[in-house]
Amino acid sequence: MLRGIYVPLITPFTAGDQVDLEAFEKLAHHVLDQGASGLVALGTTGEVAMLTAEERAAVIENCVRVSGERDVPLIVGVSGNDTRSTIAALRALPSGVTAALVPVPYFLRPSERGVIAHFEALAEASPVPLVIYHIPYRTGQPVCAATLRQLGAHPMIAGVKYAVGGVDQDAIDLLADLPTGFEVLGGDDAFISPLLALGASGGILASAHLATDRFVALVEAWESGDAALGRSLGHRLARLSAALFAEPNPTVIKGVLHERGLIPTAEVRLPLLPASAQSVTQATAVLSTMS
Ligand SMILES: O=C(O)C1=N[C@H](C(=O)O)C[C@H](O)C1
Repeated sequence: MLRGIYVPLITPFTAGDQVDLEAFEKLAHHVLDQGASGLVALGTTGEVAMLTAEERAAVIENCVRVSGERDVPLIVGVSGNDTRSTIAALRALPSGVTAALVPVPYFLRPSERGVIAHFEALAEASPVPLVIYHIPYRTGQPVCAATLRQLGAHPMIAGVKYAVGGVDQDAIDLLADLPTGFEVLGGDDAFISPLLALGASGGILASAHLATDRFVALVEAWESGDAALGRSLGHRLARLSAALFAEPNPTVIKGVLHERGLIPTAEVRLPLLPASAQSVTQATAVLSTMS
């Protein structure tokens, strides 16, 4: 299931600060037309923290419809840093959701044994398989390869979105010996190519709103063993990702999508601020070298 490029969709806003569901749906179809394997709703990139409960429900409903029409998987972000409320949120997911992307409990800094107990309890209760979101520079919680391997042996834990800000020893250890049925998806855009080279099966990448077909080609190159193509595409896409992440995600991506006429405004919600014109121009310039 977890193979290829998943796009964690941004949430477009109208000039009046409403969620623009029409633009959202068009964007979802656009990235799927370009070869994305699936969609991710309510990621960090979707500004989930700034959406109301009603807006979140509308986004999920929209994604369920599009992914159903296109017969592609839909992963929904479920955040929470305590076990009971996260179980309740998982149980409230509507049908049509393929898997839930659940961060390692953040801010609290439980022990790794606590992290294992947390995910095992979620996995026992969840109606859909889980993808662990490991992003220690946001959560503050380290998780080693042995812990991920232990969790990956659970039949309801399908994979990990691996985003440690680089390629570390744990990534190498984990990818060298993956539990059956457990996949690694890269979640740090700039490091996707080396992670694929090590055996990751794809990525959840905000950058893939742009040059989606190039990211898809990158996955296919490493999968088919075409290292020369994988390297050259990887180098160019890493430059694109660096430009798209020059300011807090998803501000530059929204600026470029707006400039290309794919969304009605580049608006973001506080505490994010719109990207500078300079960052948007720079990212657009890098993007124009990609075709
Ligand atoms: O929302 C996501 O999923 C992603 N969020 C990351 C972040 O904002 O740090 C970036 C990644 O591309 C996907």
